[in-house]
Amino acid sequence: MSEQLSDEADEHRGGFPVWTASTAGPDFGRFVEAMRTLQDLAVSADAPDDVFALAADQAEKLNELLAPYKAAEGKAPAGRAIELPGRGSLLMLPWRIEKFDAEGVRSRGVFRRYHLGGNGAAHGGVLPLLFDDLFGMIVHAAGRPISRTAYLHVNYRKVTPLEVPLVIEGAVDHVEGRKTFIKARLTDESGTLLADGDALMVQLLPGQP
Ligand SMILES: CCCCCCCC/C=C\CCCCCCCC(=O)SCCNC(=O)CCNC(=O)[C@H](O)C(C)(C)COP(=O)(O)OP(=O)(O)OC[C@H]1O[C@@H](n2cnc3c(N)ncnc32)[C@H](O)[C@@H]1OP(=O)(O)O
Repeated sequence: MSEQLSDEADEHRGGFPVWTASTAGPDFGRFVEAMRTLQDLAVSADAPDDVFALAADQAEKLNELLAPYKAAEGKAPAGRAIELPGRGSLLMLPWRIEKFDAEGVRSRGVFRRYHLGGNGAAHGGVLPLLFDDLFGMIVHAAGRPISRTAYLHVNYRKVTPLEVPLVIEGAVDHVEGRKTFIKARLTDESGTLLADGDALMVQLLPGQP
Protein backbone atom coordinates (compact mmCIF):
# COMPACT_ATOMS: atom_id res chain seq x y z
CA MET A 1 0.00 0.00 0.00
CA SER A 2 2.81 2.44 0.80
CA GLU A 3 4.05 2.13 -2.81
CA GLN A 4 0.65 3.19 -4.09
CA LEU A 5 0.70 6.23 -1.84
CA SER A 6 3.78 7.89 -3.23
CA ASP A 7 4.54 7.03 -6.86
CA GLU A 8 2.06 9.10 -8.83
CA ALA A 9 3.15 11.28 -11.75
CA ASP A 10 2.94 15.06 -11.22
CA GLU A 11 0.09 15.51 -13.71
CA HIS A 12 -2.04 13.30 -11.46
CA ARG A 13 -1.41 15.28 -8.29
CA GLY A 14 -2.77 18.77 -8.98
CA GLY A 15 -0.82 21.01 -6.62
CA PHE A 16 -0.52 18.24 -4.02
CA PRO A 17 2.87 17.31 -2.58
CA VAL A 18 4.05 13.68 -2.79
CA TRP A 19 2.47 11.74 0.05
CA THR A 20 4.56 9.07 1.75
CA ALA A 21 3.62 6.61 4.49
CA SER A 22 5.18 7.28 7.89
CA THR A 23 7.58 4.99 9.71
CA ALA A 24 6.65 6.20 13.20
CA GLY A 25 8.24 4.42 16.18
CA PRO A 26 6.21 2.04 18.36
CA ASP A 27 5.46 4.65 21.01
CA PHE A 28 3.61 6.91 18.57
CA GLY A 29 0.65 4.47 18.45
CA ARG A 30 0.58 4.31 22.24
CA PHE A 31 0.64 8.13 22.42
CA VAL A 32 -2.27 8.46 19.96
CA GLU A 33 -4.38 5.89 21.82
CA ALA A 34 -3.70 7.68 25.14
CA MET A 35 -4.75 10.97 23.51
CA ARG A 36 -7.95 9.37 22.20
CA THR A 37 -8.79 8.17 25.73
CA LEU A 38 -8.03 11.69 26.97
CA GLN A 39 -10.48 13.07 24.38
CA ASP A 40 -13.12 10.61 25.63
CA LEU A 41 -12.50 11.76 29.20
CA ALA A 42 -12.36 15.47 28.30
CA VAL A 43 -15.94 15.27 27.02
CA SER A 44 -17.25 12.96 29.78
CA ALA A 45 -15.44 13.77 33.05
CA ASP A 46 -17.54 15.38 35.76
CA ALA A 47 -14.69 16.20 38.17
CA PRO A 48 -14.23 18.81 40.92
CA ASP A 49 -12.51 22.00 39.79
CA ASP A 50 -9.28 21.14 41.65
CA VAL A 51 -9.05 17.95 39.56
CA PHE A 52 -9.55 19.98 36.37
CA ALA A 53 -6.81 22.35 37.66
CA LEU A 54 -4.39 19.41 37.95
CA ALA A 55 -5.44 18.11 34.53
CA ALA A 56 -4.91 21.57 33.00
CA ASP A 57 -1.41 21.76 34.57
CA GLN A 58 -0.50 18.39 33.03
CA ALA A 59 -2.03 19.24 29.65
CA GLU A 60 -0.06 22.52 29.59
CA LYS A 61 3.15 20.61 30.41
CA LEU A 62 2.44 18.20 27.56
CA ASN A 63 1.94 21.13 25.18
CA GLU A 64 5.32 22.55 26.26
CA LEU A 65 6.95 19.17 25.61
CA LEU A 66 5.60 18.83 22.08
CA ALA A 67 5.56 22.46 20.88
CA PRO A 68 9.23 22.47 19.72
CA TYR A 69 8.46 19.57 17.37
CA LYS A 70 5.58 21.16 15.46
CA ALA A 71 6.24 20.42 11.77
CA ALA A 72 4.87 21.38 8.36
CA GLU A 73 2.05 19.39 6.73
CA GLY A 74 3.13 15.94 5.59
CA LYS A 75 6.06 15.67 8.05
CA ALA A 76 4.38 14.47 11.27
CA PRO A 77 3.40 10.78 11.47
CA ALA A 78 -0.24 11.71 12.24
CA GLY A 79 -2.32 11.00 9.13
CA ARG A 80 0.48 9.00 7.47
CA ALA A 81 0.79 6.07 9.92
CA ILE A 82 -1.29 3.73 7.78
CA GLU A 83 -0.95 0.79 10.17
CA LEU A 84 -2.66 2.69 13.02
CA PRO A 85 -6.40 3.30 13.51
CA GLY A 86 -7.35 6.49 11.70
CA ARG A 87 -3.81 6.54 10.24
CA GLY A 88 -2.67 7.90 13.60
CA SER A 89 -4.57 11.18 13.22
CA LEU A 90 -6.78 12.31 16.11
CA LEU A 91 -9.01 14.07 13.58
CA MET A 92 -9.88 10.78 11.89
CA LEU A 93 -12.15 8.11 13.29
CA PRO A 94 -10.01 5.38 14.92
CA TRP A 95 -10.99 2.78 12.35
CA ARG A 96 -8.82 0.16 10.69
CA ILE A 97 -8.68 -0.40 6.93
CA GLU A 98 -9.19 -4.05 6.09
CA LYS A 99 -9.64 -3.86 2.31
CA PHE A 100 -7.94 -1.36 0.00
CA ASP A 101 -7.94 -2.12 -3.70
CA ALA A 102 -9.41 -1.04 -7.03
CA GLU A 103 -12.68 -2.83 -6.19
CA GLY A 104 -13.22 -0.68 -3.12
CA VAL A 105 -12.23 0.10 0.45
CA ARG A 106 -13.62 -1.33 3.68
CA SER A 107 -12.88 -0.12 7.18
CA ARG A 108 -14.06 -1.27 10.60
CA GLY A 109 -14.26 0.37 14.01
CA VAL A 110 -16.38 1.98 16.69
CA PHE A 111 -17.58 5.46 17.50
CA ARG A 112 -16.36 6.37 20.99
CA ARG A 113 -17.63 8.64 23.75
CA TYR A 114 -15.76 11.54 22.11
CA HIS A 115 -18.09 11.17 19.10
CA LEU A 116 -21.33 11.40 21.10
CA GLY A 117 -24.06 13.57 19.66
CA GLY A 118 -27.17 13.07 21.76
CA ASN A 119 -29.00 10.29 23.59
CA GLY A 120 -26.28 7.69 23.03
CA ALA A 121 -25.95 8.21 19.28
CA ALA A 122 -22.96 9.33 17.23
CA HIS A 123 -22.92 13.05 16.37
CA GLY A 124 -24.34 13.65 12.89
CA GLY A 125 -21.20 15.56 11.92
CA VAL A 126 -18.80 12.68 12.44
CA LEU A 127 -20.49 10.46 9.86
CA PRO A 128 -19.59 12.72 6.90
CA LEU A 129 -16.02 12.78 8.25
CA LEU A 130 -15.94 8.98 8.15
CA PHE A 131 -17.48 8.90 4.67
CA ASP A 132 -15.24 11.65 3.27
CA ASP A 133 -12.04 10.00 4.46
CA LEU A 134 -13.22 6.69 2.97
CA PHE A 135 -14.06 8.41 -0.32
CA GLY A 136 -10.54 9.86 -0.48
CA MET A 137 -9.08 6.41 0.03
CA ILE A 138 -11.42 4.86 -2.57
CA VAL A 139 -10.27 7.35 -5.20
CA HIS A 140 -6.67 6.56 -4.37
CA ALA A 141 -7.12 2.77 -4.20
CA ALA A 142 -8.89 2.85 -7.58
CA GLY A 143 -5.81 4.48 -9.10
CA ARG A 144 -7.68 7.69 -9.90
CA PRO A 145 -5.72 10.97 -9.84
CA ILE A 146 -5.72 13.13 -6.69
CA SER A 147 -9.22 14.58 -6.39
CA ARG A 148 -11.19 16.78 -4.04
CA THR A 149 -14.71 16.32 -2.77
CA ALA A 150 -17.10 18.51 -4.77
CA TYR A 151 -20.13 17.24 -2.87
CA LEU A 152 -20.89 14.64 -0.24
CA HIS A 153 -24.38 13.39 0.60
CA VAL A 154 -25.17 11.26 3.67
CA ASN A 155 -28.53 9.61 4.38
CA TYR A 156 -28.99 8.83 8.08
CA ARG A 157 -31.09 5.67 7.98
CA LYS A 158 -30.90 4.59 11.63
CA VAL A 159 -29.38 5.95 14.83
CA THR A 160 -25.64 5.13 14.85
CA PRO A 161 -24.60 3.72 18.24
CA LEU A 162 -21.37 4.29 20.19
CA GLU A 163 -19.03 1.45 21.19
CA VAL A 164 -20.61 -1.01 18.73
CA PRO A 165 -18.40 -2.56 16.02
CA LEU A 166 -19.40 -1.13 12.64
CA VAL A 167 -18.27 -1.50 9.04
CA ILE A 168 -18.09 1.05 6.23
CA GLU A 169 -17.52 -0.04 2.66
CA GLY A 170 -17.60 1.79 -0.63
CA ALA A 171 -16.41 1.80 -4.20
CA VAL A 172 -16.29 3.86 -7.35
CA ASP A 173 -19.73 3.85 -8.95
CA HIS A 174 -18.74 5.44 -12.26
CA VAL A 175 -16.25 7.85 -13.83
CA GLU A 176 -16.93 10.74 -16.24
CA GLY A 177 -13.72 12.47 -17.30
CA ARG A 178 -12.36 14.30 -14.22
CA LYS A 179 -15.37 13.24 -12.16
CA THR A 180 -15.40 10.14 -9.95
CA PHE A 181 -18.77 9.22 -8.45
CA ILE A 182 -18.56 7.08 -5.31
CA LYS A 183 -21.04 5.24 -3.10
CA ALA A 184 -20.63 3.76 0.38
CA ARG A 185 -22.65 2.11 3.15
CA LEU A 186 -22.25 2.08 6.92
CA THR A 187 -23.67 -1.02 8.62
CA ASP A 188 -23.43 -2.89 11.89
CA GLU A 189 -21.85 -6.34 11.90
CA SER A 190 -25.20 -8.02 11.23
CA GLY A 191 -25.53 -5.96 8.05
CA THR A 192 -28.19 -3.52 9.29
CA LEU A 193 -27.88 -0.31 7.28
CA LEU A 194 -27.20 2.77 9.45
CA ALA A 195 -26.23 5.29 6.78
CA ASP A 196 -25.35 5.45 3.13
CA GLY A 197 -23.62 8.13 1.18
CA ASP A 198 -22.45 9.21 -2.21
CA ALA A 199 -20.00 11.80 -3.41
CA LEU A 200 -18.49 13.47 -6.42
CA MET A 201 -14.71 13.73 -6.35
CA VAL A 202 -13.20 16.00 -9.01
CA GLN A 203 -9.67 15.44 -10.31
CA LEU A 204 -7.44 18.43 -9.64
CA LEU A 205 -5.91 20.23 -12.59
CA PRO A 206 -2.11 20.78 -12.57
CA GLY A 207 -1.24 23.28 -9.83
CA GLN A 208 -4.78 23.31 -8.40
CA PRO A 209 -4.67 23.46 -4.57
C1 LIG B 1 -8.98 12.26 2.72
C2 LIG B 1 -8.07 11.40 1.97
C3 LIG B 1 -7.32 10.39 2.72
C4 LIG B 1 -6.67 9.36 1.89
C5 LIG B 1 -5.61 8.61 2.58
C6 LIG B 1 -5.17 7.41 1.82
C7 LIG B 1 -3.93 7.71 1.17
C8 LIG B 1 -4.18 8.66 0.09
C9 LIG B 1 -3.03 9.51 -0.12
C10 LIG B 1 -3.07 10.58 -0.76
C11 LIG B 1 -4.33 11.07 -1.27
C12 LIG B 1 -4.56 12.44 -0.84
C13 LIG B 1 -5.97 12.76 -1.19
C14 LIG B 1 -6.29 14.11 -0.74
C15 LIG B 1 -7.74 14.33 -0.90
C16 LIG B 1 -8.11 15.64 -0.35
C17 LIG B 1 -9.60 15.72 -0.35
C18 LIG B 1 -10.03 17.04 0.12
O1 LIG B 1 -9.25 17.87 0.49
S1 LIG B 1 -11.64 17.33 0.08
C19 LIG B 1 -11.78 18.92 0.87
C20 LIG B 1 -13.11 19.46 0.61
N1 LIG B 1 -13.23 19.80 -0.79
C21 LIG B 1 -12.74 20.94 -1.26
O2 LIG B 1 -12.14 21.74 -0.59
C22 LIG B 1 -13.01 21.19 -2.72
C23 LIG B 1 -13.22 22.65 -3.01
N2 LIG B 1 -13.64 22.80 -4.37
C24 LIG B 1 -12.77 22.84 -5.38
O3 LIG B 1 -11.55 22.83 -5.16
C25 LIG B 1 -13.34 22.90 -6.76
O4 LIG B 1 -14.69 23.27 -6.72
C26 LIG B 1 -13.23 21.52 -7.48
C27 LIG B 1 -11.74 21.12 -7.62
C28 LIG B 1 -14.00 20.41 -6.75
C29 LIG B 1 -13.84 21.64 -8.90
O5 LIG B 1 -13.48 22.88 -9.41
P1 LIG B 1 -12.87 23.07 -10.88
O6 LIG B 1 -12.90 24.53 -11.20
O7 LIG B 1 -11.57 22.37 -10.99
O8 LIG B 1 -13.85 22.28 -11.82
P2 LIG B 1 -15.36 22.61 -12.24
O9 LIG B 1 -15.34 23.01 -13.68
O10 LIG B 1 -16.04 23.52 -11.27
O11 LIG B 1 -16.04 21.15 -12.07
C30 LIG B 1 -15.60 20.07 -12.87
C31 LIG B 1 -16.81 19.23 -13.13
O12 LIG B 1 -17.39 18.82 -11.87
C32 LIG B 1 -18.74 19.36 -11.75
N3 LIG B 1 -18.96 19.80 -10.37
C33 LIG B 1 -18.11 20.50 -9.59
N4 LIG B 1 -18.65 20.72 -8.39
C34 LIG B 1 -19.86 20.10 -8.40
C35 LIG B 1 -20.89 19.96 -7.44
N5 LIG B 1 -20.77 20.47 -6.20
N6 LIG B 1 -21.99 19.27 -7.78
C36 LIG B 1 -22.13 18.73 -9.03
N7 LIG B 1 -21.18 18.85 -10.00
C37 LIG B 1 -20.07 19.53 -9.68
C38 LIG B 1 -18.80 20.53 -12.71
O13 LIG B 1 -20.13 20.79 -13.13
C39 LIG B 1 -17.92 20.02 -13.85
O14 LIG B 1 -18.67 19.07 -14.57
P3 LIG B 1 -18.55 18.99 -16.16
O15 LIG B 1 -17.09 18.76 -16.46
O16 LIG B 1 -19.01 20.32 -16.68
O17 LIG B 1 -19.42 17.84 -16.55
